Amino acid sequence: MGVMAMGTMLADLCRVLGLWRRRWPVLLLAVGVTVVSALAGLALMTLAGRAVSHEVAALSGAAAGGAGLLLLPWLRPLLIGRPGLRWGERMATHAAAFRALADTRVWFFSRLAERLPGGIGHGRAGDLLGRIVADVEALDGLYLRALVPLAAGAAVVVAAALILGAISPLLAVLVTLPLACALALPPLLAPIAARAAKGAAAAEGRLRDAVVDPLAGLEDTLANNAEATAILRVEAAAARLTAAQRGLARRNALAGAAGALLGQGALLGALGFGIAGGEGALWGAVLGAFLALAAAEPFAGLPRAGIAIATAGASARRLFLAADRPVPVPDPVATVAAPAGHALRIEGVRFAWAADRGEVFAGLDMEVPEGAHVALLGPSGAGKSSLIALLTKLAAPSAGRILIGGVDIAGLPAAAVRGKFAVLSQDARLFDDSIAANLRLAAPDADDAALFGALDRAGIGDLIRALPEGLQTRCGEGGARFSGGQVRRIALARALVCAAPILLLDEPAAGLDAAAELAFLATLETAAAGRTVLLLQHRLIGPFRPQKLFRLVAGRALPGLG
Ligand SMILES: Nc1ncnc2c1ncn2[C@@H]1O[C@H](COP(=O)(O)OP(=O)(O)OP(=O)(O)O)[C@@H](O)[C@H]1O
Repeated sequence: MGVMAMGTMLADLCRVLGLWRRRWPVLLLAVGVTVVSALAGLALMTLAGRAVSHEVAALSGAAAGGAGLLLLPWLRPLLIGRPGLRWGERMATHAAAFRALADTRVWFFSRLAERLPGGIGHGRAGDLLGRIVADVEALDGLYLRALVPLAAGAAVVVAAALILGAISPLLAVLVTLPLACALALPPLLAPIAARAAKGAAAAEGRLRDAVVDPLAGLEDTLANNAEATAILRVEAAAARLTAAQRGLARRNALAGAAGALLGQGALLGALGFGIAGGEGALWGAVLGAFLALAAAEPFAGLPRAGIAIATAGASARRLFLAADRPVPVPDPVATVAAPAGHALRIEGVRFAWAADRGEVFAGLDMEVPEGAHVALLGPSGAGKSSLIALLTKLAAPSAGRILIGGVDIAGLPAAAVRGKFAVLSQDARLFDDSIAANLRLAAPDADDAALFGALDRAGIGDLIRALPEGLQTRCGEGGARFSGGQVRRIALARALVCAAPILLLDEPAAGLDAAAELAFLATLETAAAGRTVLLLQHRLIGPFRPQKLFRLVAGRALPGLG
């Protein structure tokens, strides 16, 4: 692993710790409990070692018999308290880690929401899901499997060095040096395992994607007899993940063996001290051996800490890559006062989705006076949805201005601008929640009467009343519980219950059959009375009669039917 990559990994891990700042007190408290638990284990073994060495010395006549038994009152509270400390250590560290992870998930979700307002674009849904679930989860390894055991291990090494150093500095070195080397294993191993960890995290993302994509479009997968192809993709992704995990497991095994070797080195150090020092060194050798055994427990998981650091580093990179995309339309630093009115004016707007793509708008001018119903007609791909993106600040024009109530929206926060619009588009989505919850997305304080009022105006109130669970009926994912026309009407009710003064309708009836389309547009004409409406369609049909009409041609709005 290059120095640059190592620097990136360290910076990412430090940033993760920074994200957990709010949880530092509980995280540190839990580390404290673990250190106390490890030291209690050490104290237990020290006392046991002392008792044994007293009795052995008594057997050889070097000390009075029964002295070891005097230590029993000290041993008892440690014997009783240790299991409690072990329990407390587990509970405290896991509870603290879960809180930190929950915060990280909320942080990541809000960063995505800010950065992907136009949808995930070329991103992959399964992979993003993997980042917010598996990658965030892998971060717990940084705390639970690396920092906590390292802190406990360091405390044990220092305490053992002090205890043994009081007997003989040589003994302290012989026993604690191998243990100190074991402490250095994780930071040494992490860079070696980093590439495999990166491969495993990426492979896991690809596997999720291979599973989620065909399942999300299962009807099309089955209708095209494409299960076999989908299964092949899943198999290939699973094989890549297995290969990457095998690479990680190999390094894990190596680290485990190195850890065991160092643990035995500490034990051998104590024995060597005893053998070389003769009878006088017995007490030190027994104590050293007991301490080496006591250290085995906190040190057992230490070799794996290197893999945990590498895995957390790889996952952190994937999270930050997604979370650090630029915000498409950052809110202005200094905002202007929100306008009282809502007349819409578009002046000389130019816009392209990317520098290397053609302009969608090449000097767009149009006006929608307050209370007017205006239609903008354009063929597929002319830029109708792009205009909605500009109006709602999901994208920004490269030149020109958009004014609401005489105020340039560039100086307003996105939330203030979006508060002026209720949008109903051809792919209006219902979420897998109750009808009431779906409507209250637009008006959180609306009571049931207001919801039924909007549903009635959208022409679907009676149908909802007739449902056994009424407003509490769940819609299913994407509104699967209802037909296309019914979904559109519930979505229209959501737009109507919203207090926003301007209705933006983007092909609101597209995809419905001819009769349903006409019926829906008739409902729309009545329901939108009294509101400012901008209707974007490829052709004008049915009863919707705008007061003003524009055609979208070559990125400009031309008045009239032409
Ligand atoms: N989020 C986006 N990112 C990149 N390009 C986009 C995005 N949305 C639209 N485009 C591109 O902008 C151009 C105009 O598309 P837009 O969807 O605005 O047209 P439309 O009139 O709404 O078409 P349709 O009626 O088929 O929905 C197209 O070339 C399209 O590929």
